[in-house]
Amino acid sequence: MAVVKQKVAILGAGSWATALAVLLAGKGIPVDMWSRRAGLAAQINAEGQNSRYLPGVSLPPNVRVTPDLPAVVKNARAVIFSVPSHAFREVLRASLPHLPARALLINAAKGIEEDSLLTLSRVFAAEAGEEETNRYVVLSGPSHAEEVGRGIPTAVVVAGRDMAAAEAAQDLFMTGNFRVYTNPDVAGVELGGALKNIIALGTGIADGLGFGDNTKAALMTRGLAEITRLGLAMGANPLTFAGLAGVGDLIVTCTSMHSRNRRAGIEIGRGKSLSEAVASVQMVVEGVRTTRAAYRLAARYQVEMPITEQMYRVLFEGLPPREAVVNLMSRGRRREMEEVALAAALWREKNCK
Ligand SMILES: NC(=O)C1=CN([C@@H]2O[C@H](COP(=O)(O)OP(=O)(O)OC[C@H]3O[C@@H](n4cnc5c(N)ncnc54)[C@H](OP(=O)(O)O)[C@@H]3O)[C@@H](O)[C@H]2O)C=CC1
Ligand SMILES: O=C(CO)COP(=O)(O)O
Repeated sequence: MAVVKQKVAILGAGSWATALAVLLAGKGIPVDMWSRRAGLAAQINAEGQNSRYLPGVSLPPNVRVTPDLPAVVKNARAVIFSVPSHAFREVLRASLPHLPARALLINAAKGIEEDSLLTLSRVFAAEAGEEETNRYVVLSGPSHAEEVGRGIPTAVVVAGRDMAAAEAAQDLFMTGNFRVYTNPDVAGVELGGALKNIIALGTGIADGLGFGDNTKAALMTRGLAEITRLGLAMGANPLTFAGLAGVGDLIVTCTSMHSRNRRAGIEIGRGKSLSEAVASVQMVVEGVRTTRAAYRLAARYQVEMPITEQMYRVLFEGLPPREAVVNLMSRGRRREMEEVALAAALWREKNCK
C-alpha cells in the first residue's frame, strides 16, 4: 500500500516559494502554497506554472495554490515562510493562530527587519514566544530559484537552535540534486544570507560602471571581512561566514545574472535611480532595506563597515557611485587580517571553553 505523505505548507508564491514547491513535490510530498492574491493563485493552478515569478518551470500536480491561509497551514507537517523579510512579521502574525502545534517552521527569507533591526529568528521569538524557537529553523545558502526549479545541483544550509529540528528540515529538503547541511549558528546563517545582498548590489554597481573582475573580487573579499566583523559583534560564529551561508552565497549572488540584487546594482551603475533599478527587476531586492539596517547596526555595534557605508550613501544620499569607489580606494592603510583575527580569538575564548 502506498504511504500518503503529510503535506507541507508554503507561505508566499514568489520565485523561491515556487522553486521549493517544485523540489518538495518532486519528492512526492503534497504542497499547499499560499498567495495573498486570489487571481494569481487561480492563474498558477490553471497554467501549471508560475509564469509571473518562475516562468518555464512546470509545477507537479501535487502543488496547489490558494489565497486561504488557514486552509494552507492546516494539518501541515512543516510550514515554510517564503515572503520577503519586510513581510515576515505580518505573515507570521496572520498564520500563528492556525499553525499546527508540532509543525516544523522554516524561514527561507534573507533579510533583517528594518525598523527593529532584528534578525528574523528574533522577530519570530518576539511574536511566537521564546519557547517556540526550538521548532524554528532558517534555510539559507547559494540557491537561485531559477536553478533549483530546474533541478541543478545545489548545496544549502539549515540552522536551528535545536539540531533535531535542523535535521528534520535537512531530511525534508534533501534530494540527489539538493544537498542540505546543518549548522547550530542561527545568527551567523541569518546574517550571512542577509548581508551578502549589500555586497551583491555593490558588485552589480561596479559591473554597471564597467569595472572588472579585480574590482568584484576586492568587493567580495572585503565585503566578507565586514560581514564577519558585524556578525562577530552580534554573536555569530566567524567560521559560519566561511560556509555556504557566508562566502557560498556571496559568490553566487555577486556573480550570477539570476541575482536580483546584482541586477539592480548594474542598473544603478549604468545611471538609473534606485527606484527605477528596483522597478526594473520586478521582484524583491532585499539588499536595499538591508543596507539601511546594516548601516544602523554598524553604528550600534561600533563596527567598521566601509562598503556598507558607501552603499548607504549611494542608495540613499545621492552619492555618485564613482565617488564611492574613490572613497573606498583612498582609505588609510590597513593590515588585512588583524581585527578579524582578534575578534575571532575573543569569540573562541567566550564560546569554546
Ligand atoms: N529567489 C531566490 O532565488 C531566493 C530568494 N530567497 C529569499 O526568499 C525571500 C522571498 O523572495 P522571492 O521569492 O525571491 O521574492 P519574489 O519577489 O519572487 O516573491 C515575493 C513573494 O512574496 C509575496 N509577498 C510580498 N509581500 C507580501 C506581503 N506583505 N504579504 C504577503 N505576501 C507578500 C509576493 O506576493 P505578491 O505577488 O502578491 O506581491 C510573492 O509571492 C526573500 O527574502 C529572498 O531573499 C532565498 C533564496 C533564493
Ligand atoms: O539569495 C539568493 C541566492 O542564494 C537570491 O539572491 P537575489 O535575491 O539577489 O536574487
